[in-house]
Amino acid sequence: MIVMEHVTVAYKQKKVLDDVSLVVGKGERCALIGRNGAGKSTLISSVLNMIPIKQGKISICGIPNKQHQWKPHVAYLPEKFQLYPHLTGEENIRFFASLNGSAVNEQKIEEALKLVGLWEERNVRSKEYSKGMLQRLGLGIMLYYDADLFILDEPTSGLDPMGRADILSILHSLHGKTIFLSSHHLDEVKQICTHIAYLENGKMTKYTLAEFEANVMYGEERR
Ligand SMILES: Nc1ncnc2c1ncn2[C@@H]1O[C@H](COP(=O)(O)OP(=O)(O)OP(=O)(O)O)[C@@H](O)[C@H]1O
Repeated sequence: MIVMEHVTVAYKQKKVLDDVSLVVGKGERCALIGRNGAGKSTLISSVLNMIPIKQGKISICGIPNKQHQWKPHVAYLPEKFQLYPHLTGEENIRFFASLNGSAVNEQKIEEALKLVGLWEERNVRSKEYSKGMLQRLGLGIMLYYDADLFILDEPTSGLDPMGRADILSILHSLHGKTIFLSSHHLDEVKQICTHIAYLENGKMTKYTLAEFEANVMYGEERR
């Protein structure tokens, strides 16, 4: 679903991604892990063609990311996203659902709200939602789009353990989706991910979860 080949990204002289190659296959739940400032957001932005790459190439669903045809296949939840505080949860989903120009599917809105556990609170203005509820609403908007590939930048950032568990359990319940998410929380991603893409000093290594636990995780925790 995502193929990065020898990608280098630099801000002025500072190389953040250095000859990074990565394949995220269909159906994988792959966590992008790295310390603060390792380049996780940079990598996600480069995949989505939001920042230029210096070298290499990237494709999504077999389509070069510089083209636009991959967009219907991808739902993206940025680390910081903007909802409309005066609209209710349901109205927010309806608003975002209307943006691609096609008729809004009320059944899908209901399904998305139920999946993220906000059906009861659908008529509450989102300014009254907790951080965890807002994050679930963001996820609900992604779910409405019914994309094949979900890309999430630190979806559990700033949430308490219960809020984090909610998000992870929703992601875990999605069958047949490919998920690529960045996180600081090794213990969390261990619960739901099949693969780990580990970014350190600009270099990428991809592991299965078992390989990561055997080779990296316990060493990391000892540091
Ligand atoms: N627009 C920018 N201009 C210059 N430097 C930048 C820019 N964006 C990010 N950087 C630098 O690139 C490096 C990687 O940043 P990035 O935000 O991609 O890391 P991250 O792994 O997502 O960090 P965090 O875990 O703290 O969110 C950091 O040193 C950051 O200061």
